[in-house]
Amino acid sequence: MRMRRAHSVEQVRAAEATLLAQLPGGTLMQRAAYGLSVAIGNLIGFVYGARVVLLVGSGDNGGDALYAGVLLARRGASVTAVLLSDRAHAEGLAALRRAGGRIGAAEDIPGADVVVDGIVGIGGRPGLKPEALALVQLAARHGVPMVAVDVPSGVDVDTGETPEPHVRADLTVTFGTHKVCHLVDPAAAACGTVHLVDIGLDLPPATAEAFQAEDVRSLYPVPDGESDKYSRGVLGLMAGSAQYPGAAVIATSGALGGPVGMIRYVGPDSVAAEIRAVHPEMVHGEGRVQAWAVGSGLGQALDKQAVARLLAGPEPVVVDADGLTAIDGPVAAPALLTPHAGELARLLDVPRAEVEARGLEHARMAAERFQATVLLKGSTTVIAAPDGRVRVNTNASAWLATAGSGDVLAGLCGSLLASGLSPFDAGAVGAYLHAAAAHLAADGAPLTAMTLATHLPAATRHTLTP
Ligand SMILES: NC(=O)C1=CN([C@@H]2O[C@H](COP(=O)(O)OP(=O)(O)OC[C@H]3O[C@@H](n4cnc5c(N)ncnc54)[C@H](OP(=O)(O)O)[C@@H]3O)[C@@H](O)[C@H]2O)[C@@H](O)CC1
Ligand SMILES: Nc1ncnc2c1ncn2[C@@H]1O[C@H](COP(=O)(O)OP(=O)(O)O)[C@@H](O)[C@H]1O
Ligand SMILES: [K+]
Repeated sequence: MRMRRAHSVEQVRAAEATLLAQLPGGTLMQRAAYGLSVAIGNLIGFVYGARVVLLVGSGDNGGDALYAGVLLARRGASVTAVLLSDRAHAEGLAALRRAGGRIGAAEDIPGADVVVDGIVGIGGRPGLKPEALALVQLAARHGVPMVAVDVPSGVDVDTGETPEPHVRADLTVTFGTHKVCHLVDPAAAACGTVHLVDIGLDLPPATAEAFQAEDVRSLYPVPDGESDKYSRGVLGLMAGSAQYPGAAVIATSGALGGPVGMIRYVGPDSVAAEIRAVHPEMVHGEGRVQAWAVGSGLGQALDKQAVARLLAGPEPVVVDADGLTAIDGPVAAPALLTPHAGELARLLDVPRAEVEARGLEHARMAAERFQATVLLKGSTTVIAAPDGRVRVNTNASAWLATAGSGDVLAGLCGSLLASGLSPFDAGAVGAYLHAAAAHLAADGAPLTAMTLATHLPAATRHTLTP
């Protein structure tokens, strides 16, 4: 599968307008409704005799729900529409009545096999009105599966933010392209499985992209017959301290699980000894490198001037953890900054809760301010380039939330940078493989940072083998 691309509401509206001008009226909605009805049938596993409740708002999102209801009613489902507005899609409503559907109310929800959220789509503002919220909560209380039409109503479609109450879906069926809310948390977590129905939109370059295995395959630096350890890339690592020696060991493991040919560690003898005990192939001391990874576990040993020298270039650099505190303006070196929400909050001098609620916005802001690619870690990882491009990684495992897993990522991204990828590509490939390794390592149970790192080669093998 290739890159998942998300477009803004404005881009979708423009593409829709072009197509609407060329097609007979109602064609797009019929395409959407057909895909929606098939996906609903697949989710619940049967259609004949199924009890389907449609929550119908005032716009075309409700229209999609009504026409999907028509198709399901024709296949023998018992379809009930709960109208949340007196302006529900008139033709859709008439068609549902002709197909044998009826107007219902809240009482229909507890016994339903599925509830379809056609409250609002891309025309919606964040939040749900009290009446809609009550119906959505009723369905959740009774464990009725919820299918969102286009987007879970109430989320912020273009940012993935959820400042107000919203629908939590088991399945979201979207049309033409993904929207940002399908890829970026917290909204992405409210989508459940996302199913894309092609309706023939001709779209411009995406607002945000999510890598799939094929994208990683096309970028990963696989050595060839001419390669040697230097041409594969040498990574300089400035990490760990007497306080946190483990961070240097773990970052080295992450780097060696990537494509780099050699690691040079720059730091105290005591830490070097700890790394060597696990990775005897590590070389201790300065020398030529193709990229740097700096910051993980430096703690109080942080030498801001040494970090500042690396930030001045010319080698590309991954800046993690304590290393981030040395940044106070645009970074001259090609750089990949890897903060979590707390670290990004400190960098931007805003409360952490704001970064958590509006991750995409803050990652973009920092990328522009520091002229560096910013990889914001979290349940969704957002990677923002200074030129405005955005990628997100959505395939992570919550088992990754364990001490040291960020050090693995910093080492891996450094390794990718040293082997020639740009900071933006290194961030996207690194986040993807880090998450893939987590799935292999965890396999439904806890993992440690070291087991995560040791699963990087297997994750890479799975990803690179079509
Ligand atoms: N684009 C495409 O290519 C295709 C689009 N298609 C479909 O059309 C959908 C977009 O339809 P749309 O433009 O009619 O808007 P929609 O989301 O139904 O909202 C309508 C109205 O709801 C209201 N409202 C707003 N916020 C609210 C809230 N929180 N709570 C309650 N009400 C709220 C507000 O009205 P107001 O309250 O301002 O009067 C607003 O005008 C799209 O998501 C997809 O499903 C497909 O058919 C095929 C191709
Ligand atoms: N709930 C979660 N779901 C998926 N991934 C997560 C979750 N929480 C954290 N992660 C990932 O785990 C890693 C944690 O990194 P970090 O916060 O730097 O931890 P540490 O400093 O202990 O190494 C990041 O890659 C982050 O994206
Ligand atoms: K919806």
